[in-house]
Amino acid sequence: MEDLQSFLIVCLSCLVSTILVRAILTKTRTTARLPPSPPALPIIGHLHLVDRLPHQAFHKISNRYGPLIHLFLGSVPCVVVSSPEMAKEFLKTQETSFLNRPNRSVLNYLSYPWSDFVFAEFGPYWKFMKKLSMSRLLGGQTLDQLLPIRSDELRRLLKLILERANEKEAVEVGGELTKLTNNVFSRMIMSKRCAENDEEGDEIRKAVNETAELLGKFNFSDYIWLCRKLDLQGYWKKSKEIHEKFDKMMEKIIEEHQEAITKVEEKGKYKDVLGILLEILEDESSEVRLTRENIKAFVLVFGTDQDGFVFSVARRSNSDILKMDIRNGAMVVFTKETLSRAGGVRITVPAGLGPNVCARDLRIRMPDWKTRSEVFVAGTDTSAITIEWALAELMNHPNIMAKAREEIDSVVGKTRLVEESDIVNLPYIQAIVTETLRLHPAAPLLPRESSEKCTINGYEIPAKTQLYVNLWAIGRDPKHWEDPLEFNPERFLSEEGTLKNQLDVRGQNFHLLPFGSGRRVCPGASLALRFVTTSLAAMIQCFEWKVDGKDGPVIDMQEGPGLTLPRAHPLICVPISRLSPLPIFYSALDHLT
Ligand code: HEM
Repeated sequence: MEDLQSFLIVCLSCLVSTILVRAILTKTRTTARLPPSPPALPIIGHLHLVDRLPHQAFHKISNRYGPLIHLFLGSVPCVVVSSPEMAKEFLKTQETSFLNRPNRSVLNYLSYPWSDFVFAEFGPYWKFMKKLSMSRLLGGQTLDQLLPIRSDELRRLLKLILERANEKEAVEVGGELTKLTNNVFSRMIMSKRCAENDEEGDEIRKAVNETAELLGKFNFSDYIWLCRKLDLQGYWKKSKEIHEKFDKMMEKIIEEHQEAITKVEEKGKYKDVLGILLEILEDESSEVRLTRENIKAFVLVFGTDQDGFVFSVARRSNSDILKMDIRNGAMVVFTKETLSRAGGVRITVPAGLGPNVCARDLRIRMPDWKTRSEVFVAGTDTSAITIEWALAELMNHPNIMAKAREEIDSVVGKTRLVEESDIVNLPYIQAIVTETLRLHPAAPLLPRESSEKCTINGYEIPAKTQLYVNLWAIGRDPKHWEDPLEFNPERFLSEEGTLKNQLDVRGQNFHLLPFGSGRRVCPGASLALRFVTTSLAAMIQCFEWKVDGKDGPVIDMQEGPGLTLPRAHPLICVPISRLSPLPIFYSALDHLT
């Protein structure tokens, strides 16, 4: 009997411990369950599966493992999202956990305040920059004010194309479009064309393309722990070179402005932010003494503040919070830490000063603020690439090109050039741009990083996991798009030819997210849509485009590597002037040199 009792006790203990162990294991597995993942290799993780076009490589893996996958890029954990439903979970439901961007070591060499915005940690500095860019830099009023610049630069491009057409010469479309967008943004920011001649333009275009490419490259230093201090691929060296190019450009512009300030007859020539800042630089009684480096940074960051700005810095009692007061509105509050992290600001308060110390008593040094304009990359490359893809698609689809022209001819006519204000009346052209953004999103992978641990769809996503939303794959998802690989603008139009509601591309429809979504959505979307649509419309209004004098589907549509989505092969074609004797050019272009 005793034996039986002991036997039962042992059996019961075994059962209980088995249940307990199982329960613990199941719990551990549930809480630590990562999304599906292909087998990884030691050290490199899944890097061997990610080739020079990561969005395509991720798409292939997702086709096998599902719309949410977990990968190790070297030693860095990341998740890739490839369906609209999953994108909504990450970018909307759990948005607050994914407001940061992954760090890139090349940024330490390219590192400037503006890049600190695009890649900045979500916090006061980012909020300030976002507010400033949404309200001032890229807000509707500023865009309206700066319309003449866009219009003027577009006419310059058309004039150049016309000259090539008259000579029956080919145009490298992407190159000319990058020069156009460079000049537009540069003039919007500092009243200055950045490419006065071809050589200069080519230099800048190269630097812009290289920067986008560098930011999109898989850098071993970022992903392989053992290589974190080594520049094996030479990307850091290249970043420094690019920085120097941008810096040289800024120096040249500052010198011109300074020269104008010293000449009485040129006083007031530059009524732009740079001019005002240089006046502050010279003013010894100014509240804050600026350095040349500060100025280069400020111009590129706060560029289009046409009224100029004054800022004062004050210290609040018993805290190290600083206020930055921008004229005409924004009052911004930074902590010392945020500023230090954001731009290397060093602030020292002389001993013995009271709580309401005024700015001129503070010693403010921003020695590490260097210049470079991420805006050139964020804005110019993306816009130029989109126009180039759109034109390539139209050349491959002559019927769509013909319909687009018909629309422009009937709405705008042949005696004037299409303008931004015409866009609302050109639904077919708008649909073409949207269809281009669906198939060729200029930023194919939307990069974020988790700031805290969270659970999504039953999977655990640890803190500091990189997130890539594959916008390219989402735009081609057959569950949401009929004939997803077909270029078909009609999908966005109703039977009456008006735009369908689902046309919104600014983050409300998760199956079409070319500009991202939520708080970190692209602040340049309105500018891009206005500018891309009008430029494309003008290029098809004024010219026919041929490759080697031929029509037909001859344009190769392969993609090249980069943070943005460039074409693998440049689009080189011969323009043929459509409107003879080109009244729109004679009236609108004559004054241009
Ligand atoms: C066709 C043109 C463009 C496309 C497709 C595009 C796309 C994007 C995407 C996908 C993001 C990430 C959004 C997210 O994380 O949710 C982004 C961010 C950004 N874009 Fe654009 N963009 C374009 C044009 C522009 C222009 C013209 C500018 C400025 C002049 C600009 C400035 C920025 C900035 C500053 C950010 C970072 C915002 C932040 O982190 O808060 N973009 N863009």
